[in-house]
Amino acid sequence: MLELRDVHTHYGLSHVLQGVSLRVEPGEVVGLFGRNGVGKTTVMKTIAGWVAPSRGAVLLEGQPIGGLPPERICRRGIGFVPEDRRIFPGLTVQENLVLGFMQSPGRSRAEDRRSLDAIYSRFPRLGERRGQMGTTLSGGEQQMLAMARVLVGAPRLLLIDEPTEGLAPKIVDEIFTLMEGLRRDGIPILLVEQNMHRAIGLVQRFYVLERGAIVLEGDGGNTAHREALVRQLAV
Ligand SMILES: Nc1ncnc2c1ncn2[C@@H]1O[C@H](COP(=O)(O)OP(=O)(O)OP(=O)(O)O)[C@@H](O)[C@H]1O
Repeated sequence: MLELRDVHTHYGLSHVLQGVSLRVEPGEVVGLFGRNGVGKTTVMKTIAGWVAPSRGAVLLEGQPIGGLPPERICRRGIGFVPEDRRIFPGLTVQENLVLGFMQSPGRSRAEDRRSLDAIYSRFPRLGERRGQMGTTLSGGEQQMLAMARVLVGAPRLLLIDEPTEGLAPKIVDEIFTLMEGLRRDGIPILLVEQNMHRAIGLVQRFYVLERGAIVLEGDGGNTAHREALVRQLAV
């Protein structure tokens, strides 16, 4: 469904991604692990169009999308939940969600209504707080809002960057429960998550990134692969 082939990305002269190849198949949740600063967020931003690859191919269902602007990539069905959440100040929860619709123009009001209802049933707390300013929500609720805002656009694939960073354990549980729900619904996800021990129980496959390149690949359900992952990140 999504494939990166030998992707290189630079920030100016800094050569951050140095030949990343990975894939996400339909219905698959794939983890991207690695230490701080190895380029995980840059992988996400390169797929989402926030930065352009300097070499290599980014393919969505076989079609090249590398270097397209973010809004076109979004319209192709890739939803990006960035690490910093980007809740719009001065807008309520519902207004933040309605902005998510703008990524899929041409839908009817009835479709938008159904989509909002579906979101509020998946995220009941957002439904209760729909009239509250988005930026006044707790960190965990803001993370949920960031995820919900992308989901209203009915993405075919989700990129989720560090969704539990800085959140209390109870909220981390809730975010993982939500992601398990998304996995059950068959929404493919590429997930960057520092909480590797937790994430390994969610992902079907994983990659480890080191200094801008993939150094390990494995199955989340395979004990030997999981041990290799722990060893790799402990070095
Ligand atoms: N806009 C930018 N301009 C220049 N360098 C950048 C920029 N963004 C990131 N970098 C650098 O690129 C490298 C990879 O950063 P990136 O954020 O992709 O790593 P990461 O693995 O996601 O790290 P973290 O776990 O800390 O979020 C780092 O050395 C970082 O300092």
